[in-house]
Amino acid sequence: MTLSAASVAAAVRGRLIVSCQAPPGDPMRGTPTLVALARAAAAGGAAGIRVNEPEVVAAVRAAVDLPVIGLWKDGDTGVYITPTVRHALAVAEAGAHVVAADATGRPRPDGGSFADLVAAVHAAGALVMADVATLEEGVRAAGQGADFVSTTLSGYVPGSPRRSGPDLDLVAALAAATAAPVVAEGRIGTPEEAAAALEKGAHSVVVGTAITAPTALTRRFVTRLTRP
Ligand SMILES: CC(=O)N[C@H](C=O)[C@@H](O)[C@H](O)[C@H](O)COP(=O)(O)O
Repeated sequence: MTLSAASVAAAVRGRLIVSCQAPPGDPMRGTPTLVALARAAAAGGAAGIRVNEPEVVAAVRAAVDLPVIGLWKDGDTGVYITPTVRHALAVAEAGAHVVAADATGRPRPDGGSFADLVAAVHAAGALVMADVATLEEGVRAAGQGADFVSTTLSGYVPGSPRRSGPDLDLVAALAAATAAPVVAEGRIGTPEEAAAALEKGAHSVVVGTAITAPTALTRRFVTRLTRP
């Protein structure tokens, strides 16, 4: 079912979206496991779910009655979050209400533009979340028709320093500069940081690792306990 930008925005306003993903090789990577994580997030009160790959998008759509933000990661360097129109349409066809895609302005592997991707996804009846690293990228993406702008890529592209916590300065700057709903995403580790993001002007907050990544969370404890 297609949802309007206004209805998705209303559903997630001031609320939590849980990213249920696992990196290649991780024991949590597998559709049934990721669906279970999404169901747990829904049971805990999440307002939306963010998931990777068309197969997982379709399975989560069938299992959870919440807006689904889908993406398709291809590789882990350059433009890898839903890099081409082909990836974006596969995610939309799998049932994502919103397709998240890199909007950093770097060259895309199909030579297309973010604006092309937005047009194709809208024609397919889905919405677009622009994953950006900077204020300029977010403003441009909103001007190109993105329905949501997310700080996903702050700290993950060349020239964008990675903070230990979320980039709340970018959240605030985007919220002041664009009419598109701004999503705070990336390294939000505590409920307090999630609340702070809303106070800075975020429309909604995405949390992944701190909720759905036991391998990474275990490693944090193990690293701290390792004697020098
Ligand atoms: C940079 C990148 O590829 N981010 C990805 C985007 O979908 C995911 O790997 C993150 O887990 C997600 O953004 C949520 O962030 P965090 O796990 O820090 O709460």
